[in-house]
Amino acid sequence: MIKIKNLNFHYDNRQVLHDINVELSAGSITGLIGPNGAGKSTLMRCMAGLEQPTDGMVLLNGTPILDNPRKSFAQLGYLPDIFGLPEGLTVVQCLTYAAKSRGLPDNQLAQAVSETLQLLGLSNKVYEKVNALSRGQKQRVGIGQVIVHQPKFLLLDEPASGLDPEARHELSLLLLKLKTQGMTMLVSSHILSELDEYCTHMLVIKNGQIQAHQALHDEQQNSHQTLLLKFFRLPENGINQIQQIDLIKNIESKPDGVWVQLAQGENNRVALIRELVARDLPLSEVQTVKTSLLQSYQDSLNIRKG
Ligand SMILES: Nc1ncnc2c1ncn2[C@@H]1O[C@H](COP(=O)(O)OP(=O)(O)OP(=O)(O)O)[C@@H](O)[C@H]1O
Repeated sequence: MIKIKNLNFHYDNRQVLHDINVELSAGSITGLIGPNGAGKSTLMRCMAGLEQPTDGMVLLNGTPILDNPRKSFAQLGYLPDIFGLPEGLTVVQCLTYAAKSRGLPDNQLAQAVSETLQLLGLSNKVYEKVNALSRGQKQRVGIGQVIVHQPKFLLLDEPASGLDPEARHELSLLLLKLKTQGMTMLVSSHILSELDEYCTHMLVIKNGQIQAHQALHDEQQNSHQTLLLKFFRLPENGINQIQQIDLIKNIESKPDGVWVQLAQGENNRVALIRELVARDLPLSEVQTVKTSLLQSYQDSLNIRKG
């Protein structure tokens, strides 16, 4: 688990992070979101042990990251938003060098490198010089360099930049795969639909302050659930009839069906379906509508404004 405790950070006299307190639970993927200049990269650099906070600290499984940097770095992978690859080295040399520098023992190097090449779809580029690779392929080598030592914690600063749509989708699948291996991840991006594909949590930062930190797609988080009801030929007074059901808090008729909001709970869904059937309405489908990350992000900013 990564914990950030009372962290403040200044560049010279300017404070850019204000009293950050956050805990990322083991095995979660957290999307780090916020406007340009909010402090996302700075926070990641602090979490990677590359910046010394003005005060406060970052703990990895209870140990302050800067107490034993070598041990911490062995457990961490950090991909900055802009990174360079050692020109002139081949892909396999790059990954071997990265694994060695993170303390992986010599007898584990070959296997770790070969697994990473496979995971990233780079097995056919093993002996190519990195400067001859495309932007997307370089990005993959960059990601490979920070996962080759199988860290427990992974910090990725805009990892999808420069990737084409297919490669972005592959990145989503890769992160989900790493999650199944137990990795805890923090990923920053401005493309919320992408984060929505794999994030379990979102962390919103603005002006160096945490605005929200919450689980996504978690029924327990919201007091209401949204359902999309589909009917086979709803009668003219159908919407009126549905409106009269006490359970319903909001109702909206859209081309794809009737959207309703009601209090959380499976029992309420069952009760609603009973009421609809009792009114002889030709219900053909009930879909649970998940709140998108974009919606949660906008809600978090509105809540702070309100
Ligand atoms: N090396 C630096 N020296 C001085 N100020 C800096 C430095 N790096 C960043 N800043 C300032 O710190 C603030 C936070 O920057 P940071 O790069 O962390 O934001 P960000 O949320 O990652 O932005 P973006 O989405 O644009 O990448 C900004 O106001 C920026 O100008």
